[in-house]
Amino acid sequence: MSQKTPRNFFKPLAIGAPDPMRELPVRLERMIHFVPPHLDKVRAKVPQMADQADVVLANLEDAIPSDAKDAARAGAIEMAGMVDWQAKGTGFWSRVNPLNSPWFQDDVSELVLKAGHQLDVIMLPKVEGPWDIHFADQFVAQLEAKAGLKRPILFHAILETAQGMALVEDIALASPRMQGISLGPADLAADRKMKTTRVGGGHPFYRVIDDPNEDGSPRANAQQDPWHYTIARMVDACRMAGINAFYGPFGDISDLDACEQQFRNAFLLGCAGTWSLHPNQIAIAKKVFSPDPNEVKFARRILEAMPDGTGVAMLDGKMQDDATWKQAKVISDLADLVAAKDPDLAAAYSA
Ligand SMILES: CC(C)(COP(=O)(O)OP(=O)(O)OC[C@H]1O[C@@H](n2cnc3c(N)ncnc32)[C@H](O)[C@@H]1OP(=O)(O)O)[C@@H](O)C(=O)NCCC(=O)NCCSC(=O)C[C@H](O)C(=O)O
Ligand SMILES: [Mg+2]
Repeated sequence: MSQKTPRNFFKPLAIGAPDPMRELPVRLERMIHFVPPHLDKVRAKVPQMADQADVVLANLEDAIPSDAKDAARAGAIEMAGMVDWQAKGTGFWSRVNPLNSPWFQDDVSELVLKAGHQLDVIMLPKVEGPWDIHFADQFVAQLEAKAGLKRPILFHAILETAQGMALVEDIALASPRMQGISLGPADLAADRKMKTTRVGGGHPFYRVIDDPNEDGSPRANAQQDPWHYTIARMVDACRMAGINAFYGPFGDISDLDACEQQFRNAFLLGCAGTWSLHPNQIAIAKKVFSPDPNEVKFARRILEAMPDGTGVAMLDGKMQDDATWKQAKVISDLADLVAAKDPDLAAAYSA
C-alpha cells in the first residue's frame, strides 16, 4: 500500500502538533499580494496593503537577491507583527525558498517558530511531487509542536515544473494541509523549454490562422492562450481534492488590459484568485475575481425559480435545471463572501 489509511490521514504528524483541518476555512482569496520584505520602503506599506488585499504574502524566494535572503526572512517575521491579521480578516502567507535550496530549512523553522501564530499559509515553490509535500508536512508538524501552535499552518504549492504538472493530482491530494495550487508560468515555461521570455500571459506568435480565402484576401488570425490546458488541468486537480486553484503572476505590470484578460480567463475556468505583484494589480484582481452584479442577479433568479434545486424552469428563454442551479449557487455563495468584506459590492449585489 502506497497511501496512508483514511484514519491515519488526519492524524497529527508530530506529538503535540495541532490536528490537521478536515475542512478548509472559507476565506476570500481573490489576490495574494506579493511583498519583497527586505525593502524597508515597501515593508512600511504592509498595513496599507493589508487594508486593500485579501492576502498579503512575504516573498522569500525568486526576486529576492541571494545576499538579501536573511534580511527578507527577518522582514517577513516583522511583517507578521505589523497587522492583527486575524482581526482584520486578511490572510498572512509567506513564499519560502525551494526544498533543495540552502535557505528552506531556516525559512520554515524561523517562520513557524517566530511567526507561526500569525502565519496562515506557507507557499512552497517548484513542487515536483507528493514527496515534497510529505517532507515539508512532517517538518512543519515538528515545528508547530515546538512552537505550541493550536492552529495548523496550511500549504500552497506552485506548479512550475513539467514533473509537478504531470503529478498535479498527487500533489493536490498529498496532505490535509493543502490549501491550493498556483500556476508559476515563468518557471514552468523554462522547464518545459517553451520559447518565451515572459511571466504569464499570451504571446504574439502563438496564434491560429483562418483557412485561405478563395479570393486571396488576407486571412484573419488571432492570438491564443498558451495556458489554457495547464490552468484547466490544475483546476480539475484542485477541485477533485477540495482545494482552490489560483492563476499566478502576470509580469507585465504596465499592461493592465492584458493582465485583466488573463485574470478573467482564469476566473471563468474556476480559479479562486491570482497573485498581485504591484499595487495596481490589486484593483484588477478585485474587479475580476468578484462576480459581476448582473451575473449575481441572474444566478439569484435561478435559485429563486428552483427553491429546492430540482426540476426545470425557463428564464429569459434559457432552460434552467439542477446543473445550472449548482452553477448559480457557486456565483451566489461567492457574492455573499465578497459582500461580507466589501460594502460597495454588497450594495451592488442587493440592488
Ligand atoms: C515589480 C516591482 C519591482 C516594481 O516596483 P517599482 O519599480 O518600485 O514600481 P513603481 O514605481 O510603479 O511603484 C509604485 C509604488 O508602489 C510601491 N510598490 C511597488 N511594488 C509594491 C508591492 N509589491 N507592494 C507594495 N508596494 C509596492 C513602490 O514602492 C512605489 O511606492 P512609492 O515610491 O511610495 O510611490 C515591484 O512591484 C515588486 O518588487 N513586486 C514584487 C515582485 C515579485 O514578488 N516577484 C516575484 C513573484 S513572480 C515569480 O516569482 C514568478 C513565478 O514564480 C513563476 O515562476 O512564474
Ligand atoms: Mg517561479
